[in-house]
Amino acid sequence: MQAIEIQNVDFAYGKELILKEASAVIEGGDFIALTGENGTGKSTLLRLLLAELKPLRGRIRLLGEDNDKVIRSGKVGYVAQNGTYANQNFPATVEEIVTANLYKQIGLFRFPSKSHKHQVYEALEKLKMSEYAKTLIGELSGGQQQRVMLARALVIKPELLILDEPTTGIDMKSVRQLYEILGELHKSEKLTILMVTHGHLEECAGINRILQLEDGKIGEVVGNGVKL
Ligand SMILES: Nc1ncnc2c1ncn2[C@@H]1O[C@H](COP(=O)(O)OP(=O)(O)OP(=O)(O)O)[C@@H](O)[C@H]1O
Repeated sequence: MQAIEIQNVDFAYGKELILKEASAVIEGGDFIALTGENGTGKSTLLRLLLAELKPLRGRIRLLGEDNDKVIRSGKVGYVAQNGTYANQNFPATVEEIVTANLYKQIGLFRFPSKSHKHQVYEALEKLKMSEYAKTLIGELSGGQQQRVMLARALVIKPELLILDEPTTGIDMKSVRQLYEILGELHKSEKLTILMVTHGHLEECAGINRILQLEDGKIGEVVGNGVKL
């Protein structure tokens, strides 16, 4: 099944179009890196996929359905740029942060059940972070915080995982660890992954296609060039 279909999408914040008839198809099971110069619109494209923004023209489908419907159903995991809690005295533990993403299942004013807790620890285990469950997020290193944010995205058991520059601000050892974990998840859980990233692609063995955003269009990196 096609995991992502972007069909002739135009988008502008003001007058100038950032995306111009942008199109791409990502198959289920793909592990895609999306690259492009600063300011070309990569984060904007992700916000369109996540139905936070609406295209001026064109259509976006995820997992075979209109994207806003799929987003509401919780089949898409998302790791935002710059781990939201980084460098803050955020008064929440790792366990609380991961559990918070289960709010749709738990209900806003109810307590997590045993099975919710099990889901949380399972996700933390995958990221080798369960021993830090009771630690405040602000006490962790950047790389560890990023693994917590990944566990948070995975706790809902998504079919599609979208990451916005997950390696920003973390050291090379943590970049390798993160890429290794993503490669394992892609293989063992058949997770479709779309990752916006600037560099170190050679460190990420699991990636099978590289897309590039250029002049408002999505091209494919083939060899040393980009095919639009
Ligand atoms: N909310 C907004 N309102 C107006 N313009 C915006 C808004 N968000 C982004 N832009 C502009 O849209 C363009 C694309 O921004 P976007 O953040 O999507 O690019 P990007 O490729 O993700 O950049 P980077 O690699 O630096 O993260 C930029 O010129 C940016 O200044």
